[in-house]
Amino acid sequence: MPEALLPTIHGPRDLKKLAPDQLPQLASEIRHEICEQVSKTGGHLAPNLGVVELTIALHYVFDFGHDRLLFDVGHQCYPHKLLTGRLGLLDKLRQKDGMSGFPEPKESEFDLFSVGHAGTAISTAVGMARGDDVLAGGKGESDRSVVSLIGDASIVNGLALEGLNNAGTLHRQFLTVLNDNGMSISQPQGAMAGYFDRVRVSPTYHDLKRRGKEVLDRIPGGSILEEVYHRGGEMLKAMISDGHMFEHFGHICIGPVDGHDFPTLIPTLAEIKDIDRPVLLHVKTIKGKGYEFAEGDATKFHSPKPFKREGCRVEIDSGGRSFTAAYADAMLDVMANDEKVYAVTAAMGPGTGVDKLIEKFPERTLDTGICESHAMDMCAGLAKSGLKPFFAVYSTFSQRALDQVFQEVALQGLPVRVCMDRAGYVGGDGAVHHGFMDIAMFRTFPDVVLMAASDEDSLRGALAFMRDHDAGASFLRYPRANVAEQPVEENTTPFELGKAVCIQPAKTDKPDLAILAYGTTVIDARSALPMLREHELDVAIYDARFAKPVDIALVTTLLEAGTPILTVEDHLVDGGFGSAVLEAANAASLDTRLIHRHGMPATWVGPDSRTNQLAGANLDAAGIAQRARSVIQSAKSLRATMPGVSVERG
Ligand SMILES: Cc1ncc(C[n+]2csc(CCOP(=O)(O)OP(=O)(O)O)c2C)c(N)n1
Ligand SMILES: CC(=O)[C@@H](O)[C@H](O)COP(=O)(O)O
Ligand SMILES: [Mg+2]
Repeated sequence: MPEALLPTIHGPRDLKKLAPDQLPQLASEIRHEICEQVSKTGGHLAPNLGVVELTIALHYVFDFGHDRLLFDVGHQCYPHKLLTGRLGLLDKLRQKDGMSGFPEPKESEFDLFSVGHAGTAISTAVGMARGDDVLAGGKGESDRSVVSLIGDASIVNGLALEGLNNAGTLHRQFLTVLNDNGMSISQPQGAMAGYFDRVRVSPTYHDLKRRGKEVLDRIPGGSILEEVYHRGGEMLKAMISDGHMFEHFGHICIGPVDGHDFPTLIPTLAEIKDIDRPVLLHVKTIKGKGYEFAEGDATKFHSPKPFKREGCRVEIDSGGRSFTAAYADAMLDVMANDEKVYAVTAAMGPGTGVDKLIEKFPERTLDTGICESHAMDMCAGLAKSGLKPFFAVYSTFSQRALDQVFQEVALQGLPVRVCMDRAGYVGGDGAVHHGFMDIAMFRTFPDVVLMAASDEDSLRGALAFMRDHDAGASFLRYPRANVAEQPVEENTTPFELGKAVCIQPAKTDKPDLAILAYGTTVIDARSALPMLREHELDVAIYDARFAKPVDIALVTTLLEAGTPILTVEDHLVDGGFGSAVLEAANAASLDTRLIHRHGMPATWVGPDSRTNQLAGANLDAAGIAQRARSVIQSAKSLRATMPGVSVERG
């Protein structure tokens, strides 16, 4: 057994001390560590297994202590982290104070941006390249190389293409590495996926050499391409691509090359490292490389929960019934009952449950690929044509379509239905993925309706309401969580525009508090009740159902009776449901001093379990009970001063 190499790598300097023939051993150790860890904690397995050699080669050739390395999405950063001194953090992957699953500047100076959304790397890289050049004192190009790593499904995102378009005007070194594994989370979508499929990697060095000669015949004399060709060594000559589509973005295109082959990767990167023009290196890799189960089902192992391996059998922990599964089943019924319903996802078929709908209703379901802005506008078009589009999107990614909701949806009064999964804290993905601002964003628009589901029945009720709501856009949020095992009985009552339901009436006609909970905090508020009753407090609980319009009749009744209100939500306090209640009460000239808001604090919350994140924000049952008690306490003295309000119970 050769001695393990990975523990000796405390940074890229140690990596550079290795001989090229030691790199395959290092790659296999990195794969092993990642697979072992992800099997315990969950995480992005297949994307990381696919870029092990590529990442080693990049660090072997460049010096990212000085040069710039930008990851797109960032879900493929684990090998990079292990090569930059973070092996010790791996055993707490995606946990508090452990290794974040995404690049994280707080963790290491080798990580430049906290990223998690697709399409950003090239644009930020262009900014850094321009910034470094300016700071080099106007003497032209800085000596810092800039490299971005982006996947085949992300490079067609509008933002990435905007970045490439700008990058193509640079007159300096600028390398974009296209990691083409022929996969998004599931199958990549759109016309470009077919193009990448057709661009094949040349299998042998001989082939490459022949191709190099052919290319030279076609290169226009005096062009930068010709210059690069003549400056380059044999390897580069063979790999310059002529006719690659990204040439039209002003890039010299190299490849495709085999992204698992060190003898190809290292000399190629070494040759293109100093080309003082934008270069796109097209690399073909296998998502899940090294483990048959992950290569065989890269979708299932894109970001699995913890799993067990016994021989060839791999079993992913099953985790109960998720809101996603409930959404898929409810939508199957909605689609079966209404032929106008059309389901859309932007590359999140498995994560949103829309993959189930594609199977059953392929003619009325579409995956647009990673392009939320386009998907939203496509939904506007579908609605305009008379269909009922339901766009299932993670709350965090809906942010990409804010302007489309404004211009093409809300302003037009179009009934696009937006179903936001992963609303609230999302757990291990951390700050880049929490759905903390959807209420604040979308309630700004006139005439739209905002709802939240608290359990499976309310999810179904909301979807039924949305199906029939043609008066404008509607938004529904639900979390990355399981539906309550013990449903709320009252949630079988149909949704009525702007009407809350009482799920726990007060015991007396002078309750100490009314909790207006939004979404699954209803369930936590219900669990808080025994803790309040222990203190002989009389608390009513309402499932608010709507953040827009607010149930102002209920709020009026409560405030006029002097009942303090505590709003609770799994969303930022600023601009959220509670703020909507406060504003509505103020607009109705009600005394708002008895309204208190409870929700996510305005801080960036890192990776942890969702349960811990909720507890940390006092949004679990104990936290809600504690806040309720303190609100009751402070309201008592205020109520004593209010005319016509008695604090004594009758
Ligand atoms: C704006 C945005 N939409 C959706 C996602 C969810 N997402 C994360 S990775 C991924 C697939 C990316 O595919 P690709 O870039 O080819 O990388 P691969 O996973 O194949 O390595 C998707 C859709 C995201 N991170 N950002
Ligand atoms: C990187 C990315 O955006 C997705 O892979 C996301 O992390 C998946 O999240 P879920 O595990 O909640 O589906
Ligand atoms: Mg891919």
